[in-house]
Amino acid sequence: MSVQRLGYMGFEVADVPAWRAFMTEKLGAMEASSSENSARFRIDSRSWRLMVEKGPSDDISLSGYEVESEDSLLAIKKRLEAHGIEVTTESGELADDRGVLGLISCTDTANTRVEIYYGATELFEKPFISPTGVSGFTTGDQGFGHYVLAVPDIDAALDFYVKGLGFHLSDIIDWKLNDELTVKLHFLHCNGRHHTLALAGLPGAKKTHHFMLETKHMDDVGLAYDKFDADGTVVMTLGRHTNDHMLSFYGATPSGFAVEYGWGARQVEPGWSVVRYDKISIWGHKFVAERDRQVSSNAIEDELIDIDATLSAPAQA
Ligand SMILES: Cc1cccc(O)c1O
Ligand SMILES: [Fe+2]
Repeated sequence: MSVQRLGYMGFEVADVPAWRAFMTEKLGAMEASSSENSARFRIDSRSWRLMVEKGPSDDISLSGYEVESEDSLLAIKKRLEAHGIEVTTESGELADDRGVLGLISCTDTANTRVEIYYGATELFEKPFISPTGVSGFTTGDQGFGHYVLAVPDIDAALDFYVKGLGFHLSDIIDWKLNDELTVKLHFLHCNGRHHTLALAGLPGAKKTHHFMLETKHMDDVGLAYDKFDADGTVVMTLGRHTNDHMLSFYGATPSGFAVEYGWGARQVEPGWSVVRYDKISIWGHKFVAERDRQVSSNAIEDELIDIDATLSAPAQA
């Protein structure tokens, strides 16, 4: 018995209003609920997929994994306990808050809360309508999307997610960040999505490197890219990944980690063999330095103003 898919994610964020604007105006998610200190968002028929709650860490607060039934929930609880992982059966009150029928929780080896549930809430009677016109997000059997975590002890983390939760290794990328630092990224799948979670053995201030949402049409990605480019918040340019072949870009979130916005990934098929790569991308995905970000959008705007001024100047007599 293993987890079937990523159902939802939670983040602790310093600026809830900034995230409300970010999720709706940049990513095209639909606000499901909000208060002064929290908000939840929809990207499909589910009642919610991403939650932000006010707090200082600006980092992941929890991941929520789905299993198909109460029997499966009991089976995975037994599997985790047999692996020496302490599991809490959560109260009906918290299950109701998450909109699920049954809920257990544990903590991974980097002290990140992991919830496992069955019986999430579907809101077919309240269709998902993107405020920015996104055609739709690829979820369903593939779950919410994916995320990448930096962990202090990669072996312990792999043991928890592979031997504990039942993930399988898709592939490894030795990502050369510079002449001194190459990070080994481990990509893990629990369904057809090439990776739901990737782990990097990299002790750092933040656990979250990025989370990813996959859209149904390529133009969704381009239209979102223009929004991030317009205010100079593109972190990595458009590109196509070597392993899942996703066409995507990375943009800054209000919490200092990135969001990857992509389309067109390939899935892992039965008989998938583990391979390794030296590059994260076939092409693109170039880091946009802070300086360039500001210069590129300001410079282009200034130039357009100049052109406009020239064109509208009265013709010389
Ligand atoms: C860094 C990186 C490499 C390959 C696929 C990804 O989704 C990713 O974020
Ligand atoms: Fe990614």
